[in-house]
Amino acid sequence: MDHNSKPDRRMRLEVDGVLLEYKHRKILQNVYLKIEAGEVTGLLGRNGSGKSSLFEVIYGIRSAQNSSVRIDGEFIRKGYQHKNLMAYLPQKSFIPGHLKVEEVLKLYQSPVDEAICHFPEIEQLLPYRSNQLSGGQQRLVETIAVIACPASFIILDEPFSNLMPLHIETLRVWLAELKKIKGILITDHYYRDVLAICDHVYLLNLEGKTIQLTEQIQQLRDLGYAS
Ligand SMILES: Nc1ncnc2c1ncn2[C@@H]1O[C@H](COP(=O)(O)OP(=O)(O)OP(=O)(O)O)[C@@H](O)[C@H]1O
Repeated sequence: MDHNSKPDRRMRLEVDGVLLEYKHRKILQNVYLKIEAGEVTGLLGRNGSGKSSLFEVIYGIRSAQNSSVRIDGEFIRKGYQHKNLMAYLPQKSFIPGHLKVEEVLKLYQSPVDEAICHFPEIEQLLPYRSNQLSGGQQRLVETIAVIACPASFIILDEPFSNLMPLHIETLRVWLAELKKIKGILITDHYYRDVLAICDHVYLLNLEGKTIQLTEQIQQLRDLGYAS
């Protein structure tokens, strides 16, 4: 895969009309997100504001009372069924413990040489089972599997959590390369790392509404998200 080539056209994933209630408590309403190939879009918000829920709605694994997810205008109800369109990194670890690292990468069709090129230490981990890795190594492997897979859009729920600072930097560099051919949606409470790589950032407020950030740090302070 040539990551230096530009996408032929800029695919666009749009999300709106989302209504998600848990036990009559509205979590999401008035959401709008746009993710374009060639860009990184960030979503920030306080703990419990509904970021993971929104990602699950987009990927089609959480049913909402209402939602509209479109890629180039075409409705996508079960993103997880379209492996070449969407890949998703959940917040919680998800790889079965018995799978070896090399098997995980193969399952996602993520090129091993590319993984090793960015993270050389992956090479010696290839024969290890997931349950033989440390928490940070596990997170690194699942993040690599998701971002390097052939999907046009990748949705990343807290990819930096659990990684050491050097790996976060390497991941940021790789994501900046990958965005040339993919659309990337990311949330993480390492918000300075998120802001550094994003072309657009949305804030999910406590009313379940997304607001595109213009004065990033000030708006994050106003929400009581960052000091
Ligand atoms: N299955 C569920 N049933 C009921 N309430 C839920 C369910 N899943 C999540 N919630 C609630 O919905 C709200 C949003 O949760 P969500 O995990 O989407 O937030 P988040 O923004 O990703 O939070 P964090 O930053 O802490 O990861 C929380 O108040 C949570 O308790």
